[in-house]
Amino acid sequence: MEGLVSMKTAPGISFHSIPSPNQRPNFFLRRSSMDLQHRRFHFPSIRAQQSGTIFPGKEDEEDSLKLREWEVGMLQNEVAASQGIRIRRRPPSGPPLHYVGPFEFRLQNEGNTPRNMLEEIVWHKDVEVSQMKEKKPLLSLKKVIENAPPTRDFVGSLKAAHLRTGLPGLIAEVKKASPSRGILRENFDPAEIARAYEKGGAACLSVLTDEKYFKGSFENLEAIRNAGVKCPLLCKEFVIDAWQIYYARIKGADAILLIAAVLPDLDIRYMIKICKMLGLAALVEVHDEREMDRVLGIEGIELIGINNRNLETFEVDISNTKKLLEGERGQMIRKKDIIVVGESGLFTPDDVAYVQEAGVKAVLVGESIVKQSDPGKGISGLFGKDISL
Ligand SMILES: O=P(O)(O)OC[C@@H](O)[C@@H](O)c1c[nH]c2ccccc12
Repeated sequence: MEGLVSMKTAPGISFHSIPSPNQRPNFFLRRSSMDLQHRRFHFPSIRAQQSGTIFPGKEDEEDSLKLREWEVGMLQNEVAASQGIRIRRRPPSGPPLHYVGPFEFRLQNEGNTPRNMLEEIVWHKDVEVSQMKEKKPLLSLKKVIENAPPTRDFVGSLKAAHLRTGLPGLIAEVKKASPSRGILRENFDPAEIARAYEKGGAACLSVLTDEKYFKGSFENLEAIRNAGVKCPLLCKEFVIDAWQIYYARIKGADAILLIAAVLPDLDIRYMIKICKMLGLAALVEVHDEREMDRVLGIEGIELIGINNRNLETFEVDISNTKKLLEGERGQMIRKKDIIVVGESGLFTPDDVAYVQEAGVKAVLVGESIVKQSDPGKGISGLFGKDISL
């Protein structure tokens, strides 16, 4: 009875120990919906028994919806694990409490805490997105998109900057804080920073929209979009649900980020199709060989970001960019004409030269430029020369 803390059973019904999905994941995951229907047919809920009926009411339907959501979440974890993704999309927990038919049981809170910061962010995002979706259903977003202004060419702008300067095109990040570095800039006016970046020669801008961990917001994205800057904008968000892509589009994004450490291949494929439909570019982020190989197997990818920061451990190592571009991987990238973006931990002209030598045609930089009193001048410092027109 490990994992089972308390239980009550309806009189006359015995049952076997229910292991927590954490201990024996497949026990729950392999159950088909037929099994579940069978269980519900034989074990009407206590509520139903008390009210003298076995016909499902509205609450039963809600329960059933909750159960489906839980099952989908568990299935997503399983698919992800099979692709070497360590990030679990949802906390492993038992099925919703109403779902135990005549039993009431509670599972110990074992393993229900996130294993690292990325996992914590993703679990929090899952709750946040379901709340936002309730307020703004997809259909209403689609209506707004019908009348939205066109997107700007994110990839084209990076290519043009690279051609113009001979240096990697810069995606300059509007970032107030991060879990690993704390507050980067106290006096934070997103529109002002964006204008300074554009003036300093940035090809594109990246705007953090996560509130809890990065102190960003969709208001910042909108404010920058409305501030008259022409640079295409990347919505820097932890995307776990296609709904977020539509939302980013109406808030003024021209590109979104997809993190391979979080998303299984099928999600990436599907989300890339949605991006194409909405006129958005997708920056697909990898941080190790396995993720790079997965992403290289997906059709239609134009932009790959190599993150030098491991989002699970926060360790930064710019030689990661070089390592992932060596040999056959580099060849394949050139053959497919994919633009690689070197991301994180770039501070000096030597750092930029090092990743350019490794094969990147663009860089994504936050900390080193956002911290400067004039972030535009920060760009000249980063490249060792003025790259504005
Ligand atoms: O501030 P830096 O070290 O220059 O890094 C910028 C950018 O690469 C980093 O913010 C980043 C890369 N991938 C992410 C995913 C989520 C949040 C943030 C990021």
